[in-house]
Amino acid sequence: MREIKVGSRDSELARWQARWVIESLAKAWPDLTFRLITFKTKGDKILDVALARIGDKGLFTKELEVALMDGVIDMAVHSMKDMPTSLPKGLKIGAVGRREEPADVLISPAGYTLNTLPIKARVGTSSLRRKAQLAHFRPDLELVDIRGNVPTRLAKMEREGLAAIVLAAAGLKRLNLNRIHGETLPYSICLPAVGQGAIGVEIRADDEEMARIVAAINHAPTAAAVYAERAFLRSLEGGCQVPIGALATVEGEAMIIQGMVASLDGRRVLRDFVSAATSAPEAAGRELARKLLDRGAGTILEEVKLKGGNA
Ligand SMILES: NCc1[nH]cc(CCC(=O)O)c1CC(=O)O
Repeated sequence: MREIKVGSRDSELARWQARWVIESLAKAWPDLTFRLITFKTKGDKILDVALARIGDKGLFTKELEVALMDGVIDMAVHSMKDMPTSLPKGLKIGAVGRREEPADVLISPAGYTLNTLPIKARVGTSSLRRKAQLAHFRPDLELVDIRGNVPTRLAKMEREGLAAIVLAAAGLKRLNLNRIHGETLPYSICLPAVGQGAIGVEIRADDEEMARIVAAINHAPTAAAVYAERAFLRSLEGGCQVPIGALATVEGEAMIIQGMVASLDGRRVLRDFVSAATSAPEAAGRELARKLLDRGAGTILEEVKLKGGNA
């Protein structure tokens, strides 16, 4: 029997996500067999440099995409938030799984919340989006870079005596770490990254068989939300390392997308929203980008580019 090869990064979280895809597909297609193949991506190898400084598109996806194009694997499982907004020619997103909670969580060993963190407390995050939104709310905080996968960051927090770090709720839940005390940051303070909490399956654009197979795990409302968010980010074109956040929520035919563009220091935070039909997600994302650009988002993003996004 033919074996379908599923590619994934080899972090614990990535493997969990790939296993979830494989188990879900195996349930839907009991006659098929799947094999997991893991890859180390550039983003996994360069661990001592802040992501914003590497500034490379597809840092966590490229090796998988090459394997997909070469036929070494038949599908690649990604965190949608790590996927560049434009895919290489010949590849496409075949399915987006049901979204896990998209929020960010402030983890603090001493049980602090964003409100109760001591003045000038050191908080770890390498994400420009998280830094800007935290600094907007708490300009006194000392925001320090922290890289590595989720368990590594938790260990670094303890070792380096950080008062807190910020992580995606989805990652903690999937790694079964949600017993760790944390404060879910409200969307009014911290909008998540585009695609956060959603798992995507990338396939070859001409592979109709895989398209049919992976369709079994596609969650249409999540896919619409993620497509809207990605269109928003694509229109603003920053790539993944810019202080941009977005969250679309879908209820039947109705969609709301909120978006945010911030300066690196968090002094300026522009937010807006668009309500639209679920059937036209990309138009909604583009319209939201247009609204923010009309209010000066372009100037903010130009500044981010000039500063090399290394704050
Ligand atoms: N940047 C790494 C990354 N990519 C996806 C997740 C979490 C899972 C998800 O958003 O689907 C994480 C960890 C984090 O940001 O805390």
